[in-house]
Amino acid sequence: MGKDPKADIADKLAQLRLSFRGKAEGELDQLSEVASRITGGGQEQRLLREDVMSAYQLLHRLAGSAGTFGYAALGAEARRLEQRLKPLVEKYPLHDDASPGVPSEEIPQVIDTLAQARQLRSLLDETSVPATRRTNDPERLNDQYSLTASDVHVVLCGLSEGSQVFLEYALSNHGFSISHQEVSTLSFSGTPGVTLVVTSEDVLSKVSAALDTKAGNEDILKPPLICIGSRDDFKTRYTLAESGADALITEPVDATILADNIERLVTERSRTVSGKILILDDDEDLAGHYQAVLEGAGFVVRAISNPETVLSELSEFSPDIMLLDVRMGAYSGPTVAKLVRFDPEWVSLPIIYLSSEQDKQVQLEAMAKGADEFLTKPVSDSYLVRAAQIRCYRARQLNELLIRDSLTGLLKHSFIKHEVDKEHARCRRQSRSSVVAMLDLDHFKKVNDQHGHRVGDIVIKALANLLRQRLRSTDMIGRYGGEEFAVVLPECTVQEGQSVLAQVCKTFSDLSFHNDGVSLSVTLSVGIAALGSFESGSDALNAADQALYERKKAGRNGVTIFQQG
Ligand SMILES: Nc1nc2c(ncn2[C@@H]2O[C@H](COP(=O)(O)OP(=O)(O)OP(=O)(O)O)[C@@H](O)[C@H]2O)c(=O)[nH]1
Repeated sequence: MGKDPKADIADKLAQLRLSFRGKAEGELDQLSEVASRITGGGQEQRLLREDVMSAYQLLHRLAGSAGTFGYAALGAEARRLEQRLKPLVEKYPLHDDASPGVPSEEIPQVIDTLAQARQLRSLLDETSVPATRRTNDPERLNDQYSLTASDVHVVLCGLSEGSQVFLEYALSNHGFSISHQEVSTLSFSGTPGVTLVVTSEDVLSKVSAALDTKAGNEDILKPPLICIGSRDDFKTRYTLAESGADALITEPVDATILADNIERLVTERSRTVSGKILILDDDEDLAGHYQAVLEGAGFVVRAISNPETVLSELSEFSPDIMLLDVRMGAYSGPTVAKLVRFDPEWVSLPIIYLSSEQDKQVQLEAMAKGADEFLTKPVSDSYLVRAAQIRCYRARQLNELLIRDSLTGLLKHSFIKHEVDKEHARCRRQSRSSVVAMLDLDHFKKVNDQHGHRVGDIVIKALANLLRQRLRSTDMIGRYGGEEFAVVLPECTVQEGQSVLAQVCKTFSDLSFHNDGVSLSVTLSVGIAALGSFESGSDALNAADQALYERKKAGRNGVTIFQQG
């Protein structure tokens, strides 16, 4: 049996801390040697300049990294001493042989600073518990952030009995798992997947406060809160938003609109938490630490230490964001950011600097060269995760706008066609069986004509949500045309595909939509074909379309498999 990934991350973090400690001991030895040489006096000016510079750099590195590995006191003290040497390093161009170098009246201050630096060693033993212990724990990070959109649990809380019964029935039809809870004993930890709470406006602030307390105490994310209310105007919305609501559904509740809001909040939350991150930092331990923490939070991470490989890594890994160190030996992070932006593909790649640089002016200049944010080392694990989540979320949102249909959130026509072609190629290469399906709403023109376009849109969204709920995360779903959808089911026989989609047809026909006191239901026709049996993806799509046409002729509401004629 493979090792538990959480334990793996914990082991990795512990090893990195050990490695940091070993290196820090070596660096403190170097600092001591520098201190002895300068204190001994009589140094040639060039050597003195080099020694002051290397003491400054050693302190700078410790200041930026110690806190990350749990040595917060060491990091803070190194930062204080680094700041004492900084004016000297800046005032006299210590790299420049022509400069007069460190004047003798400054030497006592250097000696005093380095004498204090000798005390840093004791701080290596003083603390070994990371300051951000709670969120540093990969188990907790996993609990908080590794969410799957397919596992949605809805808690009904503080609703009237009638609403509860109605919502339980209607939402379970949409595939959600439901429970009832009292405001006073509200509990959501330990539930796998995503939890959402649906409550009424009367108890909203109480429920929100209870969730805040619970989330704070247990260091977990507060679940999204949906309010069922009687009015919808600016003032009502403002009050509800202020009291903690994430969405408002007005009575009488349309279960499809509620399900759509649940879907939106779940998708938002799960998108916030995932993404691909490239880390470029020449300090391999630090990069390894960031990698372990971010992986523990559900990101896919690649860490590299050589700036020269950045372009090939970018095109191979295709990250959502990049974390970039500012100083990497002979290379500067801001210049690397600039050269990355030469390539149109990476113009909008979010870049976040991770640096020990505290000077706001320097940070601003670095950002002007092409970064979006500046995190000052040491960065707490929780802050790093949050910053990465926000940036990844925005990057993904932009990407989503490009590839996804705005009404349903499904892949747009050309992107689902591309997925069909890709899966067709895989079927041919690996001789695996996969299925392509075309789905079309029945008599949809009538729905629009009799109930209006708004209701028509709700029906289209309901089908999109149902497909997301019922299909696997590896299946691909697209809006092929107005009321026509295309689906790719990888590694699936036509019989299995028929059975899954017949279930979808059945569930969809059981959904009931409400409009002005009138309820309606809509059915769905599906045609499917085995992808690998055709010369191309387009041929397979045409075959599925033909099967769909046969289904329409045979009475709609069901699935027909393509038969070679
Ligand atoms: N509300 C809404 N309607 C749409 C959208 N896109 C397409 N439609 C409507 O979908 C209807 C499709 O009608 P038809 O192609 O005649 O087919 P149908 O009425 O579903 O009949 P069958 O497919 O034969 O069962 C048209 O009235 C379109 O206006 C959309 O985004 N929203």
